[in-house]
Amino acid sequence: MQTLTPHVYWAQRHGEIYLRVELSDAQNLNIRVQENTLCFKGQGHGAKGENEYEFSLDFLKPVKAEVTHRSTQRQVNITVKKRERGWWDRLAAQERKPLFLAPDFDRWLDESDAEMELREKEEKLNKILFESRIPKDPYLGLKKGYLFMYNLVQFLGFSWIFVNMTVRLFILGQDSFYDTFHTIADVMYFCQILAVIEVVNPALRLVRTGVLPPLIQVFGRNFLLFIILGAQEDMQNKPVVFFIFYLWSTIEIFRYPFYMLACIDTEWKLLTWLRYSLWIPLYPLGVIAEAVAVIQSIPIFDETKVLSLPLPRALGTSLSFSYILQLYLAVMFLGLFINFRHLYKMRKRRFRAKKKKAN
Ligand SMILES: CCCCCCCCCCCCC/C=C/C(=O)SCCNC(=O)CCNC(=O)[C@H](O)C(C)(C)COP(=O)(O)OP(=O)(O)OC[C@H]1O[C@@H](n2cnc3c(N)ncnc32)[C@H](O)[C@@H]1OP(=O)(O)O
Repeated sequence: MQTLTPHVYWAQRHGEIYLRVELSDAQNLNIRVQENTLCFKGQGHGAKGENEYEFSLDFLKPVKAEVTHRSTQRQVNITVKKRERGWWDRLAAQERKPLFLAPDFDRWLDESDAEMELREKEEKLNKILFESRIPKDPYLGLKKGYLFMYNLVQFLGFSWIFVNMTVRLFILGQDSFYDTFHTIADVMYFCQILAVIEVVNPALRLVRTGVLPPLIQVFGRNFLLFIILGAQEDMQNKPVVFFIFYLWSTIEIFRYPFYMLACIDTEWKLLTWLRYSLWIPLYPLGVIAEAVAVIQSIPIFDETKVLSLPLPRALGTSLSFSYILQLYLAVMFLGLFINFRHLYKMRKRRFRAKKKKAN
């Protein structure tokens, strides 16, 4: 057997040198670093067939004495640690590159790419360390199960409302506007009473959002549903009820399934987009429809004196509830502004996070 030199490919990182020796089925390997020189000896199948192959390599800068190597069926991979971290201009001490040596383009990185790789590795490590320090919530499964069920019930309720109203609209046309309340109110009452949970959830830190936006939303809807429509029969057959219920249910048939998927750590892009975009036209339309209902109810409350506050005789007989409604009209638009700004922020946060992930 004659002794030959194998083909050797190299690449570097800030802390290591990688060598790939083209020798298949290598045996009797003897690889060591002595006085900053790597000495390789081994038998195997190389460029010149089955033979004994060897080479030695003087490194440009000091390396550590320990060498790790792993031989596969096709090659021998060697890793040598640099004594000091840094980027080398070349591998060998001699200026002329040894003939058997070439860059390993499969692992090759230039200095800035290697820095980036290093930074990514550090970030990953920091993330793992950070996450391992946060104590795992033992009730996470229970919380997610409860939220999933809540969202499922709301989704079913609002889907029933939406489908029922759509079918009636197709069959009865405009006539369906006048008895929306009588056909839908019971399910809407159920869903909206249940929706109080949405104020409780952030207060108990079961979901990552503030208490004020859901409070405005639940209070605003329930005030309209239970007081303006519920307490005044004359309001119940007005066409505006159709538009209010239809707008509410349109947003909810996308919002609740979005939350359901979030509970099982799943995301559908289209659904996310709909959840964070549909409110842009629907929220102002909903508040306008609600404002119309409030304005229509003012003369009715004046006339029927329902919910009017009795006053001491010196101040008059009673204070009509319509004054509260006029005040409420102004508060409504403040509520719209707060929630619109909140939803805009949530939308920006969501889509910014997605863009970051995509990069
Ligand atoms: C003090 C009282 C003052 C009263 C004043 C009254 C004035 C009233 C005026 C306003 C009247 C409004 C009446 C309503 C009209 C209409 O609805 S019109 C129809 C159109 N409507 C809409 O588009 C609004 C729909 N509603 C919402 O979007 C919400 O209810 C919201 C409260 C406005 C905002 O939701 P929020 O939860 O804060 O944001 P999200 O981004 O959706 O969620 C944040 C994170 O929390 C998680 N999460 C939230 N809820 C759940 C849940 N049920 N289940 C599981 N997870 C949930 C969500 O996944 C997010 O988590 P991350 O993804 O990890 O961020």
